Formats: sequence, structure tokens, C-alpha cells
Amino acid sequence: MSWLPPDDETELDGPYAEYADHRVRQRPNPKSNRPRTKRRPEHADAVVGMVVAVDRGRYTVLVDGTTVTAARARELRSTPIVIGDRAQLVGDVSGEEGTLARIVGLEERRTVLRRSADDSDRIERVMVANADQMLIVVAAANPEPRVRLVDRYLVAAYDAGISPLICITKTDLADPEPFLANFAALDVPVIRSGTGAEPLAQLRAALAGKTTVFVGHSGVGKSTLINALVPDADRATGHVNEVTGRGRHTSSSSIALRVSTPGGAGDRGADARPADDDHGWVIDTPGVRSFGLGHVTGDGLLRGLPDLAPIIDECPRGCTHLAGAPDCELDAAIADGRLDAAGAGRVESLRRLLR
Ligand SMILES: Nc1nc2c(ncn2[C@@H]2O[C@H](COP(=O)(O)OP(=O)(O)OP(=O)(O)O)[C@@H](O)[C@H]2O)c(=O)[nH]1
Ligand SMILES: [Zn+2]
Repeated sequence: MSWLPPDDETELDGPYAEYADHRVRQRPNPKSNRPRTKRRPEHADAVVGMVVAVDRGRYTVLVDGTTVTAARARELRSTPIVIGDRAQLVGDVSGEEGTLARIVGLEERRTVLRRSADDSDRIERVMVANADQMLIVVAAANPEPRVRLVDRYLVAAYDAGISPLICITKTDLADPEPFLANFAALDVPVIRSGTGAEPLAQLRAALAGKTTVFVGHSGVGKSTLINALVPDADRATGHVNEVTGRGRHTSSSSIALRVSTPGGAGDRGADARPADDDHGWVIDTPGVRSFGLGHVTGDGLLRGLPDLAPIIDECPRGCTHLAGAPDCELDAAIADGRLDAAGAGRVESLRRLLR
């Protein structure tokens, strides 16, 4: 993948594993019994900023409205630093031309979006940190929508603890409803978009106060939406090849963009929000064509869903929770009414995702 420097794709293992763990404290992994240390880097003078762009070992970090260019400290060499990370900076943080600050640590990540190279690969690579939402952009036609691709994005989002939304584009070319029916039971919010009917107010309301990662197959209209939302973003738009249905790969690097959302309706949780309601952050990840899910397990996925987690706690050890799994408690819950018809439909859809 060209959009991440190769050293950002390395796992935290080897001689640096223990060292790196002191600095990057990721989402606690219930499957791991490795003790976690509370030790923090001793840089009392460090300031914290959000990583908004990564380019060959140089990080663009936004600190209180100032754009700072930074390199990472030697001891973070094997630590992935990605868009959305909250980086601790020392050195020259003036942001003036020609200055270079140093990243000495990362704040604990609230969420981590991962992928593996392919489905047989169990090594996970971090793609984006601290996203609240995933906007799955899919076209009603040209390119033809594929259920399985959206399923895969949904799995990645649920696994990361990120709320998914679907934005279906090109509704001027085809009726999107038959395709959307595949996801009805999952209760994923849907935004419909077409030429001459761009739902900008609806999108802004959905993005207010949140960090949202946009994903989608090339040519679906992701850049078109981002350019409408962030007029100075200047994301290159391409033309879909009529024969292959593929877009040209016109935008090549991942970036975080500030979207203004005046009068935003973002709901604020008790936890600190990365943005106020008058703006949100959009993370554009062009070129995410492969989205390996080798690191995702059915159990890990379902545990992220608050209504189903207590049910699968009652499953036999090692239950796959798939249709036909012996004594899977999900079947018992459907039979005895703990899950109603809508709940049963949701389980059926999730089982399709897990296939
Ligand atoms: N008819 C129609 N065309 C659209 C719509 N949205 C985008 N397009 C066109 O679809 C083509 C691809 O749009 P892009 O915004 O470049 O798609 P993308 O998803 O950013 O593609 P990559 O940059 O390759 O990842 C362009 O020619 C757009 O003008 C829509 O709602 N209706
Ligand atoms: Zn089960």
C-alpha cells in the first residue's frame, strides 16, 4: 500500500515491543493477558496535537490551530503513528517554515481502525486512530454496488467500536432501495445523494462534533462529497471508466480535513469530544482497495454490540456464533423472545457478515 510508509506497517514486536507499549496504549484487548504498564513518557513540556497528514516519515500535526511538521523520536521507530493520533510534541512547535518538531509519545487511542493485508493474514495494521464514525460511501450504480464490500466495511467498523453510516451516491442513476434492503435489519443510518440533490445539510449534521473516516471503492463519489463539504480541500476527482467501472486513482494520500458544521446537531457524550459541534473532522482514505479482515473474529465483533454481548456470554466456550453453531445462545434468545423479530433479523445479518 502506497499511502502508509512501510515502517508504519510493522507490528509492535521484536526488540521494541515492550518499549513501544509504554507509549502507545491501545484499546484494551480482552483476549490478551499481557500486563499493561501505566508508565508515561517523561516529557512534561510536551504539547499535544492531532496528526492530520502522514507523508514518508513526516507528520503534519495540528496544535491549537497551528500546523506543525514533525518527525518521530528514534524510540518510536517501530510504533505506528497514523492519522487521528494525538501526538505529544517537543522541540520547535512554532510551525514556522523549515522547523521540525519531534513526536515523543502518543495519547491513548479511543478507537483503532485496523486492517490486515488479506483475510488469511492475522497481523493487523493500524489505519486510523480516534475515529468516532465510518461513512461508507457506495454508489447506486457505476460502479455497481456490492453487498459483500459494504459488509466488510461494516465488520471493520463494528470491530473497531466505530459507528457506521452508509452514504449511497448516484441515486440519479439508479434506484438505491433494493441494494439498501440488504442492510435494513442492521439499523445503519443511511444518507442518499445524487447529482443535483447533494444532502449537504444532512451530512453536516451527521459529522458535527465527530471524527468520521470516509471509506469507499474508487469512483463512488467520495471526493465529490468531500469537495462539497470542504470547498478548499481540493480532492482530485476522477472519471469512472465506462468499461471497467473503476475510477482513476486520483487522490493518493490520507488526510484529515476540518468540516464546518454550523449549528451542528452532534450529540455530545460524557467523554471529551475531539471537536466542538460547529465543526467535525473528515478522514479521507483514498486507495483503500483491500480491506483484509484476517484479524477479526466473530466473537470479537459481536462483543462490540451492547445488546448481544450479554447473550453470547452464555455461549459454549469457543462458539463461532454462526448459523448452526451447536448450542449458540443467540438461537436460544431468538427462540425464547429475548430477541424480537428485529433482533433476530439483525443476528441473521451479522451472521452474514461473519461468513
Ligand atoms: N451521476 C452522478 N455522478 C456522480 C455523483 N457523484 C459523483 N459523480 C461522478 O463520479 C465520478 C467519480 O467521482 P469521485 O468523487 O472522483 O469518486 P471517488 O470516490 O473520490 O474516486 P477516487 O478518487 O478514485 O477514490 C466523477 O466523474 C463524479 O463527477 C452522483 O451523485 N451522480
Ligand atoms: Zn454463540
